[in-house]
Amino acid sequence: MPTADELKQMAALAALEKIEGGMKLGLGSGSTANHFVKSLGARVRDGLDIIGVPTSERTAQLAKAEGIRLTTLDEVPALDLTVDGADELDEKLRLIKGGGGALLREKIVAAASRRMIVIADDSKLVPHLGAFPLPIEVNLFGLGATRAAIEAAAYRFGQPATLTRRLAADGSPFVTDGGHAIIDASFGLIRDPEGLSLALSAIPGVVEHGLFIGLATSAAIATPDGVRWLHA
Ligand SMILES: O=C[C@H](O)[C@H](O)[C@H](O)COP(=O)(O)O
Repeated sequence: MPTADELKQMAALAALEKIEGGMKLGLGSGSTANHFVKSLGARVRDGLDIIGVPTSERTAQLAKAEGIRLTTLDEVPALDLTVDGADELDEKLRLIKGGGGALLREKIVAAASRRMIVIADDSKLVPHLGAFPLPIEVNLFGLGATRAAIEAAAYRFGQPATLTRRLAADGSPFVTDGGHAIIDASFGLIRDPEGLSLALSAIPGVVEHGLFIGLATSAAIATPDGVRWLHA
């Protein structure tokens, strides 16, 4: 029986097969995306010519160490493909992301990409999103008011939520690469991800949230029996 980490590696290798020379790639964040970046680095050292835009400072560091040429969306505003992990996904390729706090850059990079492949072990594929608390990136200015507005919006939406400000491993408040806070919102199973996405995006102070809808074009889901592909 493969371990969860071996499954992540399998998904990463399946996505790697889709990479062609000359591609402009979005490089995701998290443990599954790290497998992809490391395997991509090995291909680059063998001569594959690609360029990448990292979705976090940690991925930038890893990609540099792997010898992957990096650029920015200012220099290259349109990408061919982003490969990234997810905290949850459903069969319609709606995602929850941001468990590692990288959701803002991940969403900007995915939106700038023609295609997005999600790589995940099969524990991430769920019938309904929401068992994983939804990360919401919030500006530090007015944090208390924004938090209250999220609570009120969730209540109006018919999905009251328990909100928790994310802490770093040392117990201090977690701060994203963009200098913002993360509020993790437990809604229970999310009945209408599209509606909730719009309601959260309308709140001043919410910088971005972890519902990724209409962005993923396919997913490589690693199971003990092999990789299963889903397509939008
Ligand atoms: O902010 C983090 C990202 O959205 C990750 O892609 C997501 O949390 C999945 O991470 P992992 O592959 O480590 O489960």
